[in-house]
Amino acid sequence: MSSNKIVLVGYSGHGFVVAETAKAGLMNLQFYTEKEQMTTNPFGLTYLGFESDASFSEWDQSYDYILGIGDNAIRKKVAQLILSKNKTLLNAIDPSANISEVISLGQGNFIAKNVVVNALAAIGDYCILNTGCIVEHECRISNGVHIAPGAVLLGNVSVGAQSFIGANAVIKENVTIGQNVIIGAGTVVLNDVSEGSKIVGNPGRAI
Ligand SMILES: CC(=O)SCCNC(=O)CCNC(=O)[C@H](O)C(C)(C)COP(=O)(O)OP(=O)(O)OC[C@H]1O[C@@H](n2cnc3c(N)ncnc32)[C@H](O)[C@@H]1OP(=O)(O)O
Repeated sequence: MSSNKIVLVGYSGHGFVVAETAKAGLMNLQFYTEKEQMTTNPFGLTYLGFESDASFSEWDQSYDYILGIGDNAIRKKVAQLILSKNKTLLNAIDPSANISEVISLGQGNFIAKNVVVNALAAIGDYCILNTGCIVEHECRISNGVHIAPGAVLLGNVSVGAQSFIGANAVIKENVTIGQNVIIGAGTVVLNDVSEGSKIVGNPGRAI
């Protein structure tokens, strides 16, 4: 792994959790970017400015980046900005996560405490696998997806780009979820879900 110093992009709620994982994983996390300097700085990081400002002056430094942004759309935009600057987007993976050795994993992902990812799952770029979620065998998770805490994706589930799976949702095996879908907290999804839908309840219904 590169020994470059690491910048956390986004340092509030979700960013704090990512920072803790980075520290626990012995990543060389030193800096953060935000619109403004934070008054709360639990991990003693140094403020670099706002990466999305044209005046941001750190792109020439040999820093690598991790993403601390919870919102799917903003996270995608910032990830693409960082990649356009030819910088490296690292995965932040908590040491407590239990990840099969035979998965594929892109870049810029966050894998939180106590996540399980089983054999032959495929995870794209800049996803969040949040606290304690389970991604079963052969699941396919596209770019920019957020799997919220405690959600369970059973075997061979597919989740389209930028979709959000709410806390403690259960997605039945072999289900395909389209792009830009929102699945509510605690929802049980039994059937395929088309692009752009919002689904809640047990059994899941569109709202
Ligand atoms: C670390 C972290 O914190 S990560 C964040 C994790 N967060 C979550 O998992 C929360 C996910 N969000 C939800 O579940 C939300 O309720 C959403 C996005 C599904 C819906 O939000 P909104 O679009 O604002 O819907 P709204 O609150 O207006 O509810 C619309 C209807 O759906 C129902 N509904 C909303 N959410 C749910 C749900 N999760 N389960 C069952 N029914 C629901 C409401 O009761 C309401 O029903 P009604 O029309 O019969 O009164």
